Amino acid sequence: MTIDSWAQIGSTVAGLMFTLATLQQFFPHQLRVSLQQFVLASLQQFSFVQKLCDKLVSFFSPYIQITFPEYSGYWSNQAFDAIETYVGALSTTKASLLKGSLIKNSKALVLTRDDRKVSDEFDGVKVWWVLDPSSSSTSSSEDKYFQLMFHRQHRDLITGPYLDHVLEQGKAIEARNKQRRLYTNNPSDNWRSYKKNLWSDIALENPATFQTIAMDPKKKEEIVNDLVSFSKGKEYYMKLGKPWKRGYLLYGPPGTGKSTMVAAMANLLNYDIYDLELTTVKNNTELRKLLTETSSQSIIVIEDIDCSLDVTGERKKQRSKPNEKEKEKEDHVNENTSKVTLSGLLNFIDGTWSACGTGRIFVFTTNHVNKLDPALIRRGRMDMHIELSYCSFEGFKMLAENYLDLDSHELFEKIGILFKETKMTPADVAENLMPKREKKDPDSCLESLIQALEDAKEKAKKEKTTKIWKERSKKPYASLIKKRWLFQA
Ligand SMILES: Nc1ncnc2c1ncn2[C@@H]1O[C@H](COP(=O)(O)OP(=O)(O)OP(=O)(O)O)[C@@H](O)[C@H]1O
Ligand SMILES: [Mg+2]
Repeated sequence: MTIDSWAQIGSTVAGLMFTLATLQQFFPHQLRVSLQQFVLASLQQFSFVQKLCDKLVSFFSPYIQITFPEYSGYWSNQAFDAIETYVGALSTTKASLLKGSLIKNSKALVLTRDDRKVSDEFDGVKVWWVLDPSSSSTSSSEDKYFQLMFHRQHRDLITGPYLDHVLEQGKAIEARNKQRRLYTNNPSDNWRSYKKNLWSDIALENPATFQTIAMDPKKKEEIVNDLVSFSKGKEYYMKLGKPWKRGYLLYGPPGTGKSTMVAAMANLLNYDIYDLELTTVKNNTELRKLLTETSSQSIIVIEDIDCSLDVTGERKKQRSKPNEKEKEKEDHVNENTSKVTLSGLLNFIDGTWSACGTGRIFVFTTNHVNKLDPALIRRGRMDMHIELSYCSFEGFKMLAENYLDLDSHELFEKIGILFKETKMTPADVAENLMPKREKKDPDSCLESLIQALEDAKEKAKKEKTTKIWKERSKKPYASLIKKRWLFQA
């Protein structure tokens, strides 16, 4: 007898009991009381008989059942969540009964099957998933569980590779549906002991992708490959005995796309971003606490690292003794600024604590790479150094395609010459290419860019002349030469 047959018998008996209980209101009081006692006793006996039969069936049945409860003790069972996602997604395209939900942290409406029993096939072997037959959508969530049924002869295949496949796929679907979050650290005065609110978060809505970043295509491909192989390299790192983490240093002038690239990294790998504001972290202990509260497979970014901390190479040089006034000013600043030290930060990146969560990416951005202490950016800590620089003609073409859907234009030649003669950041180029009116007008956008490039060229020329004059006038004999020249004239 199959499990389905038992379920049918159960529902028939329950139906009979219910009918009897409804009819009893038409009977005299005495008869009603006896009937109620009879119904209760029968139900109790039935559940006992059913349990006994279940045991007998499972003893003789060729099928094996595995149960996955939603909670294991006080903790939610992560296997249940992954299974729920996997089973829900099983052939949603074929099913006629679907359920749509917009759950917390999901970026779009998620469609899942609404069947209670779903079959699946793995390596030609059929299995069945049943959401706890006795629970209903109104019952308390603690009661929920999934049952997996399969034939005894496939025990090894199903309990091994199949379940691994289910968990892996379920987690991958969860990650795909998850809305990425952008976290920022709260000042420690606002941390409450009963609630872990070290970080505040909002949905990460930045749509930046590597396709829209203007930079050398070869370099871009190298970065994308590096990121993807890192994200898939868990086993490889384990084999090497190295913590699964990687550091990227992004440097270059303002407006060259450093922050944009961080968002593109998160969008590529589906990782959350933790934007760490170091100046509000009081000391190394707080820094460590913040680290332990970040999730695995996330990006921890420290923007403008040179401004956040005294991490310049100059830090060890002896300074002249400050006078009283300077000392007072310094004390006041010290009271309010971070006491995070360089060694604290190095520990944060590659100390034992950083290995507590895995798959972490550390990103530092700076406008002044030369000011940073070499220890902070050495390979192994910041594994990849990425320079983002002024826009090249190739970069401009990428931006023109993104902003104006243009891959060629008669003004491109003139723009190409101007890019050889002057420098402009991708942010400025993008600003000029942005259509000023509702309707895209490529001609006026390109002309405005040409004007901006010519202005920048003129400005650079003037600055160069002023600089030369300043340097010349600094030389002690400059005025002498000038006088002699006047005298000769
Ligand atoms: N390489 C680029 N490709 C495409 N767009 C870019 C690029 N660089 C900058 N932009 C545009 O300019 C804007 C500012 O760029 P972003 O904030 O990433 O610069 P940044 O290098 O982080 O500057 P800062 O050093 O001041 O923080 C972005 O919104 C983006 O639209
Ligand atoms: Mg930035």
